[in-house]
Amino acid sequence: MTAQIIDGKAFAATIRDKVAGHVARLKADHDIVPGLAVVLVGEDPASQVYVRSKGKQTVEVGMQSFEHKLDVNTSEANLLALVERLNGDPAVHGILVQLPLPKHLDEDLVINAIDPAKDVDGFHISNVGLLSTGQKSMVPCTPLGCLMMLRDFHGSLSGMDAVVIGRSNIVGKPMAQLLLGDSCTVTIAHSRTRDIADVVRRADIVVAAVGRPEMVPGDWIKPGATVIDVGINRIDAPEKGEGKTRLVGDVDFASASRVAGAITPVPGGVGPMTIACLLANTVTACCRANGLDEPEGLTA
Ligand SMILES: Nc1nc(=O)c2c([nH]1)NC[C@@H]1CN(c3ccc(C(=O)N[C@@H](CCC(=O)O)C(=O)O)cc3)C=[N+]21
Repeated sequence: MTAQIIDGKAFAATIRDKVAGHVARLKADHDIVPGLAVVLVGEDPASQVYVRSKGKQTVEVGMQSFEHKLDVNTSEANLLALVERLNGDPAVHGILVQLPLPKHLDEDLVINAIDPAKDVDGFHISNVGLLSTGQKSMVPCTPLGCLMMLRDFHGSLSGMDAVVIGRSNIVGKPMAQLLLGDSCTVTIAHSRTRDIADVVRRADIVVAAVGRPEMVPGDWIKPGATVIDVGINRIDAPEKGEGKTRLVGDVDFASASRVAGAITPVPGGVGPMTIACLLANTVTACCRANGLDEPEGLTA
């Protein structure tokens, strides 16, 4: 059996089209332009690439993009002052502080300083609590993108066995909440899980979000299961030439795609959906801020 490939890149393009449509309507009917502020501290090359890509796509769907770059040695007070300013700026509907932050900055403190209504990452404790109690919230972009792909592929997820591998606040935990919200039976597996292969083998849906290259082999996958690979790991690729690298997921794609019913590739799977959902969350935040109906199909 060869798994069907879930094309996150193509799906993300359809999400961006929907977002662009809503942005155009907000402009035409209400003269409102949604704005997204991205804050980058330091000069990590990978982070710079992501931030540039976010800014470009934000503009492409017709929204305003505000980029704030702070020195790697910036003080916590300085960063908090910027967040406060963005909280009070009516042109800014979404705020994203790129993680990870340099060690001397307290990530929890900074994230929780963001106005929850502008927290398009969905990382503020208020949004975490709202999501876990099934109330309207801002939903973290990566899990939201995964949920959209799963719903698109399966229709209803009700009653399915889902195993999330990884327990991060950014992906694993909110992913589990979303799957529970769609009536899956959810297990969160992690580095201390006993007999993890057997646990994963029970799953109709596997979401791998650990950040370890190709750690999930095909023989952990139940035949026909749907595999969502959140990992984005850059590894050496000497076969491409000296010093070359390539991206791989947390799943061993070659073996897993022979067993799974459907699988997301890396690159071109979850990654593009994450950015598309960031844009979707920004439109949603903008509509809520203005007391307007929010777009359908772009939230959980
Ligand atoms: N506050 C915060 N929110 C984030 O959402 C956030 C963050 N910090 N810090 C860094 C991670 C990483 N991240 C990615 C988004 C898209 C791709 C993506 O589009 N990847 C492409 C490939 C990109 C490439 O070729 O390098 C793909 O998978 O096809 C990757 C990574 C968002 N992050």
